[in-house]
Amino acid sequence: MVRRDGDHEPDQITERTRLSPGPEQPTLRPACVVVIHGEGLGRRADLGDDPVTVGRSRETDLCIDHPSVSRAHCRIERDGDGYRLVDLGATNPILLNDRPAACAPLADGDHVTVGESILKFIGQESVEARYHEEVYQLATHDALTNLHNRRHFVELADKEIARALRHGRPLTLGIVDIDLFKEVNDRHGHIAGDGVLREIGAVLRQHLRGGDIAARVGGEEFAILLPECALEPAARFAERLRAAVASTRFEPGGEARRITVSTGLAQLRPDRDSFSLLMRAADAALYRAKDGGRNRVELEH
Ligand SMILES: Nc1nc2c(ncn2[C@@H]2O[C@H](COP(=O)(O)OP(=O)(O)OP(=O)(O)O)[C@@H](O)[C@H]2O)c(=O)[nH]1
Repeated sequence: MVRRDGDHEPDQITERTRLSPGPEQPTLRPACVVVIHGEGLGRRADLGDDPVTVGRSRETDLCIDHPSVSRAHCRIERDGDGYRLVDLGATNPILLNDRPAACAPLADGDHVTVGESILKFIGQESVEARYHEEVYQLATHDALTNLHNRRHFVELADKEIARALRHGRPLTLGIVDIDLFKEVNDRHGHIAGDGVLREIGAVLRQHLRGGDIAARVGGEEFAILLPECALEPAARFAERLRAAVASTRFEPGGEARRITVSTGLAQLRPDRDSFSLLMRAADAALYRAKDGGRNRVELEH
């Protein structure tokens, strides 16, 4: 029973028994633009009162890192109750539903061509927004841990590596592998093992700072990408993570068990300037961590 001041006099209040929660209330969804073709596929920007810029520069709100897209390509801004599209002088001018449009109002379902990518404008409350959100989530995340999946991690890592090289910034990649996980599965079963994977994913997520990227890249293997982070601070981060996992109380199949992780770290450098080279170096460090007794962090040589 809920009573607000001034609602009713006490003798007028009646008790109501709620038999079911009733139909789910639709949540009001903001209008948005979603990349439905080309570079940035699935990426979305919600639209509110502030203008949203689209372009190649990472300073834009919706970044499409492709040479066909200008650094600041177009803007979507409030126009009365709706939104309008404004070309910002892009080298490849924007097209609205395949026609040039320097400045035009947007209607639900409109297609905006930005370089070689196509964006779709989805008006407020459209059920399509939720659909796109779910498809994007499914395509880019691991269902068990809700961290990024391997494919999306590689895509994000490629961009971060390019950015770090361009600006001469540090970046470190880590591979975090659960120790003796086979024993967990063999003793407690695969479903209990899945529970452990989910919990380790949660510990990882708790330790990330904004900008860090974590993924499940293999069965019992996770990867972390730490932009703006050199090897030593990355090692301190990995050590905190190691200690956090080691002190977590896991109970697969109801039986308390200590579970640990080993981590290999490698920093980006001129002779190690691609995702595969970084992974190879981090993997070699991980191998040494396993070889050295597990539950430890090792750095690349
Ligand atoms: N429950 C569960 N287990 C998985 C999943 N993917 C891989 N595994 C298991 O992870 C285990 C990995 O075992 P190994 O590669 O031998 O390594 P390990 O036992 O962790 O030993 P070290 O890595 O040497 O410390 C195997 O038993 C796989 O079946 C998964 O999605 N769920």
